[in-house]
Amino acid sequence: MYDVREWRHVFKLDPNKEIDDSVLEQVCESGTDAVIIGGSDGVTLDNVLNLMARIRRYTVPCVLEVSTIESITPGFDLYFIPTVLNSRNTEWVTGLHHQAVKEYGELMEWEEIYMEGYCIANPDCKAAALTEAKAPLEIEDITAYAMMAERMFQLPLFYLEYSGTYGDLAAVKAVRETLEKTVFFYGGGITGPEQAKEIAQYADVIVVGNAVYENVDKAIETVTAVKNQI
Ligand SMILES: CC(C)=CCC/C(C)=C/CC/C(C)=C/CC/C(C)=C/CC/C(C)=C/CC/C(C)=C/CC/C(C)=C/COP(=O)(O)OP(=O)(O)O
Ligand SMILES: O=P(O)(O)OC[C@@H](O)CO
Ligand SMILES: [Mg+2]
Repeated sequence: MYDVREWRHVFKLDPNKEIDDSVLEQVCESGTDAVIIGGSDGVTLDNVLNLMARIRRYTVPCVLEVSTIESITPGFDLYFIPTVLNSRNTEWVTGLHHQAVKEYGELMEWEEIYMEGYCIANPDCKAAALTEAKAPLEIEDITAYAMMAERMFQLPLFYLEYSGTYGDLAAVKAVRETLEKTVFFYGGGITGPEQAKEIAQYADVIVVGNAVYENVDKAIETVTAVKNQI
C-alpha cells in the first residue's frame, strides 16, 4: 500500500543501529503500513543499502527518509525529503535539497517523492542540534508551521518531531485542528499501545522509532492499537 493518505502507523529504523533478524522480522511482519529508514547521524550509503536489502525480504513498503546526499540510492518504494521549517540554517530548509536536485534531478521520479515539512519540537534531540532548530516552541508557533506547510508551501506531509521524548498532546491536537489536506505525521517517545492510541486520536500517522530497539514487544503492540482504532 503506497498511498500515504491511507496510513496510520509506520516504524522508523535507524541504519546506524544494529537490529537482529528476528526483531526485523517482527517489525516487517507486524502489519505496519511502512518501514522508514532514517536517522540523524552515522547514515551512510553502506548501512542504508544493507538495511534496505534486509527489509526487502518482506512485502512491507520501504521508504528512505533522506538525511544525507551520500546515502541516496534507488530501490525504495518512496522517498521522504525533510525540510526543517524551524531551522535557523537554510541548508536544512532548501540548501542540501538544491545540491541534491542538481545532482539527481534528471533521475528523480517525482511521484515517489514526498516533501515533509518538519517541525522539530524537542530542543534536546540530535536532529534539533544538527539542524539548529528553533525550539522549544509555543503551541502557536507549531500551528503556524503546520499552516505554512499546508497553505503556504502546499507540502504533502507535516511531521511534528519530538524524537526521543513524548510530545505535548495539546500541540498535537492543535495541529490536527489546523491541517485539512496535508497528512499529519507525529513521531517521538511512543513506547507502547496507550501512547500510540492517544496520539493517533489526532495524528494521521504515528511513527515509532527507538522503542523497536528498547522493547520490541511493546513497540509491536502499537500497530494493532492504532489499526483497530476507528
Ligand atoms: C535514482 C535515484 C538515486 C533516485 C533518488 C532520487 C531522490 C530521492 C533524490 C533526493 C533529492 C533530494 C531533494 C534530497 C534531499 C537531500 C537532503 C540531504 C536534504 C536534507 C534533509 C534534511 C533537512 C535532513 C535533516 C532532518 C533530519 C536530521 C531528520 C532526521 C530525523 C530523525 C530520523 C530523527 C531521529 O534521529 P535518530 O538518529 O533516531 O536519533 P536518536 O539516535 O537520538 O534516536
Ligand atoms: O525514536 P522515537 O522517539 O520513537 O521518534 C520517532 C521518530 O519521530 C524519530 O524521527
Ligand atoms: Mg532514533
